[in-house]
Amino acid sequence: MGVASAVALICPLRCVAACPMLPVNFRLLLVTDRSLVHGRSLESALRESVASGVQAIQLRERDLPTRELLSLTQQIRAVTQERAVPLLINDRVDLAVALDLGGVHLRASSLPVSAARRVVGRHRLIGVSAHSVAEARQAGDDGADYVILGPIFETPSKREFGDPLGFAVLADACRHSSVPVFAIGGITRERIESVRDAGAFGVAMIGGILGRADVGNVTADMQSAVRTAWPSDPRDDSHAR
Ligand SMILES: Cc1ncc(COP(=O)(O)OP(=O)(O)O)c(N)n1
Ligand SMILES: Cc1nc(C(=O)O)sc1CCOP(=O)(O)O
Ligand SMILES: [Mg+2]
Repeated sequence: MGVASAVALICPLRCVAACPMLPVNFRLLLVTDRSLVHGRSLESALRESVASGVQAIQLRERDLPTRELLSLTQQIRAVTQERAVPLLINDRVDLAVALDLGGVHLRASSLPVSAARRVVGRHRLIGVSAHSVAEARQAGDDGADYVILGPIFETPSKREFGDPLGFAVLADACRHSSVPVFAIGGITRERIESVRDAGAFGVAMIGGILGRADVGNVTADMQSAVRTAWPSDPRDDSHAR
């Protein structure tokens, strides 16, 4: 069997022989915060979001002890598996492997990309949080698959970090990054086209979906706005590896 055929077995998408990695195949990434979900479980809210077309989920429940996080992740994985929605977990490289998740999202205090890669392998995604052009660029150089840059707009949980980055920094980061850049922080439906215009590959959000009572409807609405802003298949994007 030739190298290209062997690689095709690993990656059924459009990778060439030198690139046996999964491409980033989503543009709308829902990041979780169960404290925002009122009157029901996170699992039920995510079930609704998945049914309404959310493209990927990053589980970010940083206050949970390991056993509780394990159990919650198993529940959420059952939901995402039904629709083959990629599930990533914030920081926990160990749980990404133990539960065979789609990937891990690294914070500033997480393992560096190179160490995380040795653990999760090439068939799981590694995302990195970046808060400047330099960090976004570095993450790609280090071998991350995508970057989440923020906060682009004002958002309550990040006030302590000062002024949001804004469009100019987002555009600069997108120009200099070798990997897809997702905009985070204060993303709303109305802001999606403007971050697309700045060069973002996609958007990541918490409150825009989970802060709403009608999680299903708002997911469908965001999904439609994202598809309008980026009509192309993310796997065809030159950034998508
Ligand atoms: C300047 C700056 N530093 C840190 C953060 C937040 O860190 P991050 O690693 O992104 O972690 P979470 O966003 O998951 O809390 C920031 N926004 N800005
Ligand atoms: C988790 C997170 N990280 C950010 C960063 O800048 O790194 S901003 C953010 C919060 C995003 O929430 P919302 O969509 O409700 O504004
Ligand atoms: Mg962050």
